[in-house]
Amino acid sequence: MPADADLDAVIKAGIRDIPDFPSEGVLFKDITPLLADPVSLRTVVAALAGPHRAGGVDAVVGLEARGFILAAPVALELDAGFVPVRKAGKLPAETYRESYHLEYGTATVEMHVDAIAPGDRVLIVDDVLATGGTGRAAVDLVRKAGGTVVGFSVLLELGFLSGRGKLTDVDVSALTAA
Ligand SMILES: O=P(O)(O)OC[C@H]1O[C@H](OP(=O)(O)OP(=O)(O)O)[C@H](O)[C@@H]1O
Ligand SMILES: Nc1ncnc2[nH]cnc12
Repeated sequence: MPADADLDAVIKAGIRDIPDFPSEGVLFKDITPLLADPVSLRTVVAALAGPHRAGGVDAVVGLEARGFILAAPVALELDAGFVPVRKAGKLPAETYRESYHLEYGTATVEMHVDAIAPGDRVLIVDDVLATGGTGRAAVDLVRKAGGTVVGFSVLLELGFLSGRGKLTDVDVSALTAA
C-alpha cells in the first residue's frame, strides 16, 4: 500500500476535470482514467477496504452506477457480500425507497428489503461524495432494513459541496479531496 501522499498522487493523476458536464456550471470529476489503469484500480480498492479488514463487515453496499465499480471488489477484499442500491425502477423485488437532490438534479434510489439482515454490519462505498444526498439516502435505506452502517467510504470528496454535513451520524472517509 503506498503512503498517503503517494496514494493521493495516484488518485489525482487518474481523475480528469470535464467542465460543464452534465450541465453548465458543473465541473465533472471523471474517474475513468483511474479505472482504466490496473495498478491504480487495485491500489484504490485496497485503500478503501483496508480500514475495515478486521471490522467484521457482512455486506458492502454500492451506489449505482459508478459506486458499483468500486464496491464489488471491496466486498471481495473483505469477504463480504455485495448489495446494490439502484436508481428507481431497476430492482425487481420489493424495495425500500429514498429521494434526494444531487449537484445536477434529483434522484430516487432503492434497495431490496431483504438485501440486508437486521444487525448486519454494512460498509457503503461510492466514487464521489458531493452534496451528500446519495450517501444520506443510502444510509437511510440500510437503517430501514435494520443494518448497522459501519462507514461510508468514497474515492473523492468534493469538500466545497459540504456533503459531510448531511452525514454527521456516519463514519465518513475519503481517499482524497478536491
Ligand atoms: O453527494 P451527491 O451530491 O449525492 O453526489 C454523489 C453521487 O453523484 C454521482 O452519481 P450519479 O447520480 O451522477 O450517478 P452515476 O454513478 O450513475 O453516474 C456519484 O457517483 C455519487 O453517487
Ligand atoms: N462534480 C461531480 N463530478 C463527478 N461526480 C459527481 N457527483 C456529483 N457531483 C459530481
